[in-house]
Amino acid sequence: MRRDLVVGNWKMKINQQSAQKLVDEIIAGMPDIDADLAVCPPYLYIPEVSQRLANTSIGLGAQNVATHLEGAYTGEISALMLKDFNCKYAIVGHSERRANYADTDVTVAQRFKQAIDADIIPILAIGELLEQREQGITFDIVAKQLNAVIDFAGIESFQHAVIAYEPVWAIGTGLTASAEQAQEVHLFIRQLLADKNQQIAENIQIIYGGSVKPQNAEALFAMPDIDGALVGGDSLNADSFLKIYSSFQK
Ligand SMILES: O=C(CO)COP(=O)(O)O
Repeated sequence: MRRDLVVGNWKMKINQQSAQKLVDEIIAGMPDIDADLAVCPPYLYIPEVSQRLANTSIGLGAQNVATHLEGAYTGEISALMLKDFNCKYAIVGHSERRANYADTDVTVAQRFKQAIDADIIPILAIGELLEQREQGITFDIVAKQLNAVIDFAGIESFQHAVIAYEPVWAIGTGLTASAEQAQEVHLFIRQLLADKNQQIAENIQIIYGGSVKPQNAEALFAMPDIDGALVGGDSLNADSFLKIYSSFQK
């Protein structure tokens, strides 16, 4: 049976002091629930958050990872560097990186593979733009983004991966996909994987992201193919974040 997972993506919305406070509040308020919890601070705060999370069950993740292992890549952070600080996860392919930093299906696949090779679980973010949903091509977009990674890294690598379905129009907008809208895409993703490997499809955690809040988490998590959430805004408040985490009913 799949474990549920809630991940906080702090984006570039925090400073050193608020990061310390937030992680301490999350640790102190963490309820005893049989599900996974993780936070993804900005790179600079990873060493400190890593120390604070030692001896807790809360996982640590990065918001991105370099396309290459080492070399002349000014400003980049490799998967092995993340491993040095006990990162369990790395988000790859977030729509903000696709839109603002020229991430493509190719570079996202490279990042995914770098994480896998370093024994870090990539959280592969995929999702359609509003106009693509309106054109009725949501499934095509999601399939294209996912297949690019499968073709590059191999279906077996998804044994140690998480997929985050994040419809771009729902990110930071207050618009959430309805639980039914999200479920429909999650099921599509699982079926696409099942066509290649049934067992991987059954075991992989597929989480939803886009304006997840304590008010909508329960309905989302009640869906059979939604295994948790990738939370932006509401992950910056320990109380809201832990309320979302406490919403698993399955
Ligand atoms: O992008 C997201 C998580 O990666 C979602 O952000 P919001 O929860 O702020 O919509």
